Amino acid sequence: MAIKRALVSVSNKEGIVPFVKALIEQGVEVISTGGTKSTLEENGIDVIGISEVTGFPEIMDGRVKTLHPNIHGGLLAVRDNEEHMSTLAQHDITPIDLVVVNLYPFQQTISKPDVEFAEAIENIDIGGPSMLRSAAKNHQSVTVIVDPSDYETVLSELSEHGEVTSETKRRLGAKVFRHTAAYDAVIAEYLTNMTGEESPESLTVTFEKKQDLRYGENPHQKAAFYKKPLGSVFSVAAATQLHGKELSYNNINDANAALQIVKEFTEPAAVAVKHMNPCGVGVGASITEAFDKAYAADPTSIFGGIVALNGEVNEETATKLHEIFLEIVIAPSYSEKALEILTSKKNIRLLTIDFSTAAKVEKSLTSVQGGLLVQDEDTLSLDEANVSIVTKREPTEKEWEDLKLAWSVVKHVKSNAIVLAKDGMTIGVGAGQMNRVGAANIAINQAGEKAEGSALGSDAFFPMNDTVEAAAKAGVTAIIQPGGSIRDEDSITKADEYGITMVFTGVRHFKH
Ligand SMILES: NC(=O)c1ncn([C@@H]2O[C@H](COP(=O)(O)O)[C@@H](O)[C@H]2O)c1NC=O
Repeated sequence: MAIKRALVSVSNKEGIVPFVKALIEQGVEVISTGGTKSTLEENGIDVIGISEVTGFPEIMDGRVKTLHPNIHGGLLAVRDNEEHMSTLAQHDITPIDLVVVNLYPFQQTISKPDVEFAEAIENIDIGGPSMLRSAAKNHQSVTVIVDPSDYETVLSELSEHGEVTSETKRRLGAKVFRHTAAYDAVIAEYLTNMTGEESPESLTVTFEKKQDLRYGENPHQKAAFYKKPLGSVFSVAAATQLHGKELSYNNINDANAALQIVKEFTEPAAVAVKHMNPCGVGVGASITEAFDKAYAADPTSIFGGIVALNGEVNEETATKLHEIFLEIVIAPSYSEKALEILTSKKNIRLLTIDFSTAAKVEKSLTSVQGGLLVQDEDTLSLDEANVSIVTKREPTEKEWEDLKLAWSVVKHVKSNAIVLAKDGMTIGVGAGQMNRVGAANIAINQAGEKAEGSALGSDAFFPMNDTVEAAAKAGVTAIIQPGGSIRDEDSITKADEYGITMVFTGVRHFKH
């Protein structure tokens, strides 16, 4: 079916002039709304004004301009339905075969700092999505373009076949419904955030494709990376890659885990992650010292890992990072010399990230077969005023420091989780075990002799006193755990027996 009449109404005017020129050269009659018409006329293109078609002026600051039966009748009439076509004739409505519309920039508007509510509301497009949806519903007859990158395809099909193919019309129609659904999802999120409704009856989230990935968790799995349109700046999705190979699916997951851990710390900190668990965390007076500790925590596991640091990477740290094989380094910035050193390896991925928004929280979404689990992020930090020391002995100042580190890290280790910490670094991490003492044994084993005088953090309570026993035998002197087991007394007695100090936080940090 040839295109005889088109309606063009665009906010993003990129590419519209040459496109409409080409349509007119092919004999297409073009109708246009106010601003679009002015742009075209300024470029020497004569078009039919929308009011000539509707017989009505554009009113209420453009709130109503194309919402008219002369437009929607022309878009929705099924061309091989005799009744539809005679209705058009009866009301003197001309069919519209091509709709070119892109919408008021709602997302860009609300992304501006200090945007006024009234401005946001005025940027909710009503007439545009209505035309897009009418045309997309009737895509067997009508061609609909919402994305300027499709102008070229339509023009080349028109010049090649004299019409747009059915496949293209269907593809463009589907694209429109994705586009209007995403557009509405952003509006819904903006208004829902204002009303503060928790867990509404339906969740309309939308994501934009950031990149196709070479593969998923394994090479036989197809994958892509999508980002939230209004998402957090402190995220892998918003990070800038300065150097190295494209991020892989597993890289993104691991980098995300590293970021969640490093944001726990205000002092210089370095976090090494393998398979989404921290293998080494160090804090110190400088980034170099923090990294030295993160490395010393587990020099074996860091190989092929991801390192996140919360301060600028300087030459000294870069030299050390350069000596080991790492997949990714993430930091707020790199000194010039550091970049020179690190970029001498072709493949290492270097990312920068804006730490100023690290405190911003988002809901966490986890997909399960057939559904989605939504929860608040686990942002609870240790509330020192509300812990209880349940043993006879209180922690020393040094033990407190180690306990705090163990607690900050164990929260990010897959459950059941046990972390041993000493002197500003982790020395043993037991992750993802099906029983708690199993996780403790792994952490203790890894720490070896270093366990002497260390602190142990547990993400959940001790169901029995066996973890305390194992810790005591390894030389652990301080324990931090939520408490709350019916057998807490057994663990407390055991700790007292060995002169261990034990702190109950009253807070559990499972991570599955
Ligand atoms: N109100 C209407 O009937 C209406 N019809 C089209 N629009 C939008 O107006 C914009 C184009 O306006 P102009 O051509 O005046 O610059 C497009 O983004 C289009 O989606 C409308 N605006 C908002 O709803």
